[in-house]
Amino acid sequence: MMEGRPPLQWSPQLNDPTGCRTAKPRTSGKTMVIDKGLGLHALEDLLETAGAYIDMLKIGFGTSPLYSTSLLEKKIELAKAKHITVYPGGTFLEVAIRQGAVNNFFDMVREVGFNGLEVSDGTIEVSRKLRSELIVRGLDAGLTVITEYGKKCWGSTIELGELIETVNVDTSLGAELVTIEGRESGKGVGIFDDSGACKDAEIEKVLREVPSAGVLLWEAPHKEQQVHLLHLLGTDIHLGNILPGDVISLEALRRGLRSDTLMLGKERKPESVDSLTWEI
Ligand SMILES: C=C(OP(=O)(O)O)C(=O)O
Ligand SMILES: O=S([O-])[O-]
Repeated sequence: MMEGRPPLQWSPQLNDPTGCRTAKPRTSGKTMVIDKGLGLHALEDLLETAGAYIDMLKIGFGTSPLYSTSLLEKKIELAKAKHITVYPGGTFLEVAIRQGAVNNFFDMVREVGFNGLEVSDGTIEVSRKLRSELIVRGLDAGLTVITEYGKKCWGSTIELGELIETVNVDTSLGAELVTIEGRESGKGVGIFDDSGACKDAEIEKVLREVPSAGVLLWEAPHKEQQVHLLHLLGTDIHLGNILPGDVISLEALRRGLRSDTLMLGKERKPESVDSLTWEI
């Protein structure tokens, strides 16, 4: 949108037929973007274009130390200026745990200015005690803490009892959201089968049994998965591992501005279409 010009005049009902989209800070319908190596200009461009629709930015896995420190700091600053929670991938913390460098990790998080933290055990085993300590340490450092449930190995499944316990304990400690592992591949883990199709029975089990399913952040990198989850769970679910180039099209899906979701939500009343004024 050009600076200083009003937004397109258009029926809000058409822009948001479900009436669920709110401005930031949102409590529902958050979008988490996975950044696998955006340059500064690419990120600037993304934030200018789609920043209003991005709630969290994950600097994926252990990519943070591969940037020059000043460039990483600038990326984080840009995201924070758009009121985005920006955090290093949980795998990076897992690397630090494995290397006995958790203190160094937290120093780095503070020095470069991250305002969020992901605590996961996707690759290594992390005891409940250590997981809890990491969550509390993150909160004490003033960070928004997001945890993750699920293993990254091919064929990993969701153990309901374990998930419920994880959600209960993590959130009672103060974690804001619990991510459901989907990797950036979206295949062969958790709720996705080997071809990336959603395992509905698993998802429905989670919804039935997890008392506070609103805290779940579903990693769903592919459009078909996003559409499927929006249909199944509603357009205001939290979605993660969205690719930078897909943010606007996901927002269009959430708002029913795309064929796949146009019929979702309130029945379209013919009058609302009749009431449009076409300037010719
Ligand atoms: C990017 C990461 O994870 P995921 O595979 O869950 O996206 C990560 O753990 O750093
Ligand atoms: O950490 S990962 O997803 O390679």
